[in-house]
Amino acid sequence: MTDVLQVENLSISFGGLKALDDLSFTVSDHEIFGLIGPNGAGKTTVFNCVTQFYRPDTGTVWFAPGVDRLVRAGHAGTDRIDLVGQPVHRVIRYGLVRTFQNVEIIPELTVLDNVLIGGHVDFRSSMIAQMLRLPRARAEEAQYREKAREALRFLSIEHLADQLAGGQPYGVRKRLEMARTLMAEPRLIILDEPAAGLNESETEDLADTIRRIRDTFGCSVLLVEHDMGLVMDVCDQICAISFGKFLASGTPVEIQRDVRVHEAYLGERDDA
Ligand SMILES: Nc1ncnc2c1ncn2[C@@H]1O[C@H](COP(=O)(O)OP(=O)(O)OP(=O)(O)O)[C@@H](O)[C@H]1O
Repeated sequence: MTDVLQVENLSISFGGLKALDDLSFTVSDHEIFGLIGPNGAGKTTVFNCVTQFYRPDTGTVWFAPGVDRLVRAGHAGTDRIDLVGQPVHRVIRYGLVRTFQNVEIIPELTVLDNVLIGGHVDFRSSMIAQMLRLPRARAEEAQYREKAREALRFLSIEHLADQLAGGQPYGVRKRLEMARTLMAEPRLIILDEPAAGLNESETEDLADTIRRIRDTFGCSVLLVEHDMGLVMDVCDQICAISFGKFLASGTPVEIQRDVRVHEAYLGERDDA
């Protein structure tokens, strides 16, 4: 199995606080990979460093976007690139996309238009062609609209396409955010606490959705989640961190048995 993401020796500090300390882990192709740890362990900071919302102090974030994307980006002959220092829009273009802990939608736009935002990075017609609504730009827009509808259909919310996003229940807004990631033809989707705020049956649906995304789009998924039931059910591999440091990695069964992981979570409970 090849690797899609290799995080090596990642460190970042905020003031005096070392939020990530020499952290390394690897996500393979077509893998659902969980990153777990007690509150404040540094999970969201890992996401922010991988997607270049934060620039790490040290370390590398190797990403393998696939041969086609490497050639298009002028990296023919290599099989991976270091994302550190790359602009966020380029990271998305490489097929690394994410959702947020606090769902990020534009409430004044329709559900469909919110999904279309995820496709704009791939628009090939020039800005002028788009503004003048030249035939090529119109054809491209129609194609993207159909693709956005397909993404909504995949997540069973196509019937809401023309409604405003703002008025939708939380579960729908979360699906909408996931639909948006599908527009980027993802190689790796990062999901930040996708089960937060969902009820039990919605969480069961979510597990199924995450597997279907991986199988249908042939991508990998990197998941941060507090719902251990979901993590253990859906992940192939898990990495546990505590205080920004690597703690343990392995299959769900191995992680469940790991004394270091138990201690880290028990410590959290004692502090609460
Ligand atoms: N932009 C920032 N400025 C200052 N400190 C930050 C920043 N981002 C994160 N931190 C700190 O880094 C540490 C790790 O935070 P992070 O949000 O990554 O943890 P987490 O594991 O995602 O936590 P949770 O499970 O509660 O979401 C925390 O102590 C946090 O306060």
